[in-house]
Amino acid sequence: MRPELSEYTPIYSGKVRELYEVDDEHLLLVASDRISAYDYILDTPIPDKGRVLTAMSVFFFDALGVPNHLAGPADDPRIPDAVLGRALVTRRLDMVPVECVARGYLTGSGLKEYRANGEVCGVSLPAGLVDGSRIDPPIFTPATKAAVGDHDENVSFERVAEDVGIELATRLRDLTLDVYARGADIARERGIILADTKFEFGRSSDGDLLLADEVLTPDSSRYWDGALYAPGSALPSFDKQIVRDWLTKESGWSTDSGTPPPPLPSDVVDRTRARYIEAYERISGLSFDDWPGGAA
Ligand SMILES: C[C@H](c1ccccc1)n1cc(-c2ncnc(N)c2C#N)cn1
Repeated sequence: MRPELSEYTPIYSGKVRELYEVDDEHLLLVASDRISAYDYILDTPIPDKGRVLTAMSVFFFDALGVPNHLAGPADDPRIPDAVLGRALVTRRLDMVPVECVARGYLTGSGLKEYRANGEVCGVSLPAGLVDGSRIDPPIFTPATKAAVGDHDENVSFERVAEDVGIELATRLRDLTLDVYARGADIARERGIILADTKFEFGRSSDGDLLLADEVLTPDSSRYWDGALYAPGSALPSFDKQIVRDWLTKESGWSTDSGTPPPPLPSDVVDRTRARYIEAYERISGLSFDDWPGGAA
């Protein structure tokens, strides 16, 4: 008999995820089916998005072989039926207040910084790079956690060292770049580009530094279809481009309208769900049909 979600104390509610207290030592990380686009949480959920992203985290936690915060399997008996398949039991850690970002390609906020001053988070890059240019070797571009609704602030390695000490900053950088490289290799072998990603780390009561949060999901990473990739041209998001294109090209809504996006039509929802499942099955080599939870 599984517990009810209402038996757990909610301790954090984010745009697309929630965190609950299971007991003194354990948390429940819950991924919702909510999807964000253009800094809005859309009214229309994507069925199974939470389960697919949870499945991707579990695949990578296993494939990467890095010490992490997972405290049980995807069907752990402490997981309520209502969130089975889109929730994980984890160890409660003392989280390191740094968004540990690795970039193997130049885009987004990194590109904006580069265009302004030729560097990203204090790391100088060669001249002449464009949107989507490869950054080789990949770089550590940390950020401080923003308040809910704000964007994280990119900071230098030196700033991280000031905040958490040079030893831990160095470990965070090395771990971030190592885990990114492993994830990028796995994705690349399946024809998918992992352009960048964000990790979070925490310390256990034993003092161990563990990989936490979600790992290498489309919500914490930029994934591009390798077959469509060309630096300097459009870089469609593997998972969100269908939604973005419908919103900006077909719905009549515009990003500068100052109004929330309209609800999504069912075909956009269905195609987006299929893209998330495709990303998981291509990268993991596993069938999503075998993942716990879902329609009874
Ligand atoms: C923002 C993020 C979050 C993730 C998932 C859902 C809602 C929020 N978060 C994670 C912790 C956290 N705290 C203590 N121990 C842990 N193992 C974790 C983790 N992961 C704190 N914040």
